[in-house]
Amino acid sequence: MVRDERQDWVLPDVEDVLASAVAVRLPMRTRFRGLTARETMVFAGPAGWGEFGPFVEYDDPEAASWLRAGLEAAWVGPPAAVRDIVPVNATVPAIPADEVAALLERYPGAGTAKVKVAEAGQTLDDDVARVAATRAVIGRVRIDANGGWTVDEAVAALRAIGDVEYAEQPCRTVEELAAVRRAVGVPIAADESIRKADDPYRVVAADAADVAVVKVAPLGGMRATLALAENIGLDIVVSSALDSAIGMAAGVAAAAALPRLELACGLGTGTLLAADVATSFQMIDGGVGVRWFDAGATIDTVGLALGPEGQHRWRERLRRCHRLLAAR
Ligand SMILES: O=C(O)CCC(=O)c1ccccc1C(=O)O
Ligand SMILES: [Mg+2]
Repeated sequence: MVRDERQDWVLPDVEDVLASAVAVRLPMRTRFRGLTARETMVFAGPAGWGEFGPFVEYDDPEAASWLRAGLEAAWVGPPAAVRDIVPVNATVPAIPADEVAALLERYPGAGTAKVKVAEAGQTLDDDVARVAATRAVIGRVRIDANGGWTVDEAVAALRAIGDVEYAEQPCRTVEELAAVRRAVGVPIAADESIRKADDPYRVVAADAADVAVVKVAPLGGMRATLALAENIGLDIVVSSALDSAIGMAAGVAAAAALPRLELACGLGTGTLLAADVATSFQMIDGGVGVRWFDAGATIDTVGLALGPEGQHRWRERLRRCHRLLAAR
């Protein structure tokens, strides 16, 4: 097994983290994951800027991994890159089909699109129409159901939707993923079954997936992600967690350091944000360039910083998560 090197660096003092920490609210251009704004926190350390952005509903044990990832970025910095461009997919939220073409204009040169499906309150017809509208612009389409289907619904939906590169998390459990995978000829990608699992390797033992979607923040950092990617033995897609440009830089750095990268990564969500703390990663020719925000980089939180209540709430959350990491 490849070690994730989590023993190789020491947690910085929490006061040193909080000294530069700012909680921000990034307005979104397009509703995604039920959100119209993304709250997150950013801070600087000797190696650059890091992000701590667990979704607001996450409890402290889950959020602590996100803090580890942010601290690794700011206190350790990126791993060595083997490429300077990372191919990225366009991300299509659960929008009406007639809005898809305009959205895809924000992803110049994209060779792959990922379409959200199985959104609560929508129908299979909505999904079929959204995928068809996407396919009309970008030939290679993957879908992400975020665990929203039963096995039977997934099988029926995949038949109705037709050819896709892969289906990401069609159902919630590993056993259901394996059942769908056996029932259809479509490759299956595991996302929540990896990043929210006690044992991410169970998808392999259960023959449940062809592709592993990995996210740096929930997995606890770039090096932890690289170790998981190597050990899991599946094709890898590094994705964002709707990060600011700072968290995105860590995702791009992890993708840039992977020895083998066959698939487009889900690191194009910067375009879903209407404002960011730094120039966001814009797609050029279907990819994004590797960039790092070192400690001296210009980070602009003017007009984005939360008020005193929000700063307090995020600082306390960071303190609690830091305490959990110190005890791990
Ligand atoms: O993979 C992408 O294209 C974008 C990232 C994405 O979909 C995502 C972003 C935030 C939270 C969850 C997810 C997800 O993959 O389910
Ligand atoms: Mg997903």
